[in-house]
Amino acid sequence: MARKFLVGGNWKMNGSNQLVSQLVKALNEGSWSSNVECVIAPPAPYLASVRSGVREAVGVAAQNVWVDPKGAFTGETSTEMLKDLKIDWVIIGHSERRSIYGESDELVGKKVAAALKAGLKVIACCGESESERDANKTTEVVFRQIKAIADQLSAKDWANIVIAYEPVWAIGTGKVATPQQAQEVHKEIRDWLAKNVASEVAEATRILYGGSVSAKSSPDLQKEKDIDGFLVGGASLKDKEFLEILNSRQ
Ligand SMILES: O=C[C@H](O)COP(=O)(O)O
Repeated sequence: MARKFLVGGNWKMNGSNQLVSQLVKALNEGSWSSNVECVIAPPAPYLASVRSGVREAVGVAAQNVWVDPKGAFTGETSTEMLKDLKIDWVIIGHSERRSIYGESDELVGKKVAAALKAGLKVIACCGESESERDANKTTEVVFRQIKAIADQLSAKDWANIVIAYEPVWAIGTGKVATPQQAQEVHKEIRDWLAKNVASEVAEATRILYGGSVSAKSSPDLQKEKDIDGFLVGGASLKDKEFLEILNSRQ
C-alpha cells in the first residue's frame, strides 16, 4: 500500500491576522498533486479562523494539546476543544515542547493516547540533539521516544499517527540533514516499528522529515524511499516557498 506523501507546515509562534490571511489565501488559490496531503499548524488563537477559511482538503493541526478533557489547567487546550473547532490533527512532542517546556517522553506518550482517543490524528515528533548524534546515540534516543508512545497504544491506533523525525540540530539552523542521513534514520524507525509493533504498521506509517526543509532541499529529500513527507517550520511561513515544497512531490 502506497503511503500518501504529507507536507505539514508548523507555523510555531508566528503570525498575525494579516499573515494568516495571506497564507490561507495562497493555499486556497495554489495547487499541488492529489498524491500530496497538506496539513498546516497555526498558533492556537488562529485555529478557528484558519479552519473556517482554508479549503476542506487542507488539514489543520494544533501544535499542542493537554491530556485531561477539561478543568483547572490554565493556559491549556483540550482534545475536546480541538474537536469542537473541527481541528483534525495535533502535533505532539515537538522538540521545542520537550526542551523549553520540559515535556517528558512519558507525557508525550500520554498526550498521543489522549488525542487518539478523542479522534484526532497525531503528528508525533522525535529526534536527537547534536551532542546525542555526536555520541552515536541517535537511534537510542529516537527509539526511546517512540517506545514511550508505542507503550500507550495498540497496533490499530497507528492508523492515525504520523511520525516526524526532526533532528534537533537541523531545526531552524539551516543545517538540513542530507537525504542519506534522513533516510538512514527513517529506515531504522520503520524497522523498529516492524519489530516492536507490527510489520503492517511499519509498512503503512508515514515518517516525515523535519529540520530546515526548504524548496531547495525538498526535491532531493523526497526521493528517499522512507521519507514520506516533511514537517516544515520557517519555510511554511513563506507562501510561495511552501507551495514549491508541496510541489516537489508529484
Ligand atoms: O516543526 C518543524 C520543525 O521544527 C522544523 O523547523 P524549521 O523548518 O524551521 O527548521
